[in-house]
Amino acid sequence: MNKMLQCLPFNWIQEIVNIAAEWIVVVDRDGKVLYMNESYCKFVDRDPDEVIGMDVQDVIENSRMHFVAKTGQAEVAEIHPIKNTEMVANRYPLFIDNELVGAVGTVMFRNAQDWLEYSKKVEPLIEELNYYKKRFEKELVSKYSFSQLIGSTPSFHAAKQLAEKVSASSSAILLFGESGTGKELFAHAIHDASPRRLFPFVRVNCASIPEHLLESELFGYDEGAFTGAKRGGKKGKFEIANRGTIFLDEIGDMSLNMQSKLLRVLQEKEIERVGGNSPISIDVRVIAATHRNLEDMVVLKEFRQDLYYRLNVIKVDIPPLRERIQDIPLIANALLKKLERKFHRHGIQISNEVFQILKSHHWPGNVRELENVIERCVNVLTGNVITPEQLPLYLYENPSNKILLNHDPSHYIKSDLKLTKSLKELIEETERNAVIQALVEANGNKIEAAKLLDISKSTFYEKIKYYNIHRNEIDEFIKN
Ligand SMILES: Nc1ncnc2c1ncn2[C@@H]1O[C@H](COP(=O)(O)OP(=O)(O)OP(=O)(O)O)[C@@H](O)[C@H]1O
Repeated sequence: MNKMLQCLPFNWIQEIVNIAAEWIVVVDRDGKVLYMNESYCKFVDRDPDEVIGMDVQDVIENSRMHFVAKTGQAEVAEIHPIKNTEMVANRYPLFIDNELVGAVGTVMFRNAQDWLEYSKKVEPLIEELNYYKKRFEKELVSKYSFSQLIGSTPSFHAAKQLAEKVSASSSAILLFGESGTGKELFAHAIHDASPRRLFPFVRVNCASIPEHLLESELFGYDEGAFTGAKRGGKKGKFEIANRGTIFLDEIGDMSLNMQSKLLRVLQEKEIERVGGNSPISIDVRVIAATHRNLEDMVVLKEFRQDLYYRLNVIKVDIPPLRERIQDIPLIANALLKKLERKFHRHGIQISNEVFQILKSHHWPGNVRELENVIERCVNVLTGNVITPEQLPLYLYENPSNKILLNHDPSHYIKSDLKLTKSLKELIEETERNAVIQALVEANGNKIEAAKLLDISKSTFYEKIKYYNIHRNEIDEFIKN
């Protein structure tokens, strides 16, 4: 026996037991009462001396102490109906020198009132917990599944099928597509279809977080890491996403310095908080997305080749909307349904004329742009059918749309359009000319030319490569 306990007078020990467990009963292996404190005896209207040696079931109504003394299995926080009330009881097997000798029972709450008092204190904590749970569910779970990815064009269908197929694995995925093509939607759907779906989905927009904050945002920091660091430190997105998925959006905008740090994390599968000195193991699936041509960026030394290979294990190419014109009615109707719910409307239809206009636009903003157009239409619509009048002017007044609307041949003749070319060809021709003109104006200086067109250096290089524009072609123009 503990020496310290031996020093205590017996009546002290008795009182301490009474305080520690307001009501307590001890039985032997046969369920006979060995000890029951005064207050418990009082509650069951028995004399303490009288109960010793009695079967516990004869002393305490609905007792299960004799079971616990036999099975050795504890029963914790069990509701115990007694004397027209319900108390909450704990029953523990009593092992002495590894041998089951009986059981000890205590009462946590003696009646509903006790429980009520306690729950009053617990209630705000539960409420707070629910609040965080809801926030967690809202922010850290996938919001879309594959069934919400609309489109049946072969190229889109192939992208969707590939993404669905690789959902179950833990390999890195690179989503490539123009802005608004649905890269984030794909990332959500992949997480939702993966075994990680019960764990967090964490999105990080690498382009929107300032370079000096990105490291602590991704990997967290320890207390005192820098001035203004929170007490106790802060978890980074990788730690939050543990066992789940991290979606690194706009990965092409990450600085080379951060790319090295990210590569290390992907290789080592552990992170180190800023200001911390012990690595933390993490199990996170990475989905990265970009609208930029990473292969070209690698050539230009703007993106690390080793990181590119790490992220590019599975590449999913999401086609732009202009390359899947056949999907427009399907997507437009699905978006319309979504917006009807948002604006509490129903029965809205899109006229055929509008579908024609939508199909003829080149959609630089892709599905996001289409969503905005439909939302505008729903907002300004008074009846139930969307007609060209509700479309934004830039679509309505687009010369190519006017041709579709206005079948007067004189209008066609007045317009500059040559219908021998497709819309895509016309756009590309204009874009190529703009790149050449910018280069001529900037005297061949590519950085200056990119500035003139208000696009990034790497996008400008992509265009030069895409349109096969050669230095001597520009020199010719400059000379003239
Ligand atoms: N196939 C689709 N079916 C239905 N809705 C879509 C589809 N693709 C995109 N959307 C919708 O278009 C909008 C833009 O999609 P999302 O944000 O996923 O694009 P993104 O490629 O990630 O864009 P960014 O690169 O600008 O971040 C979202 O509101 C999304 O719901």
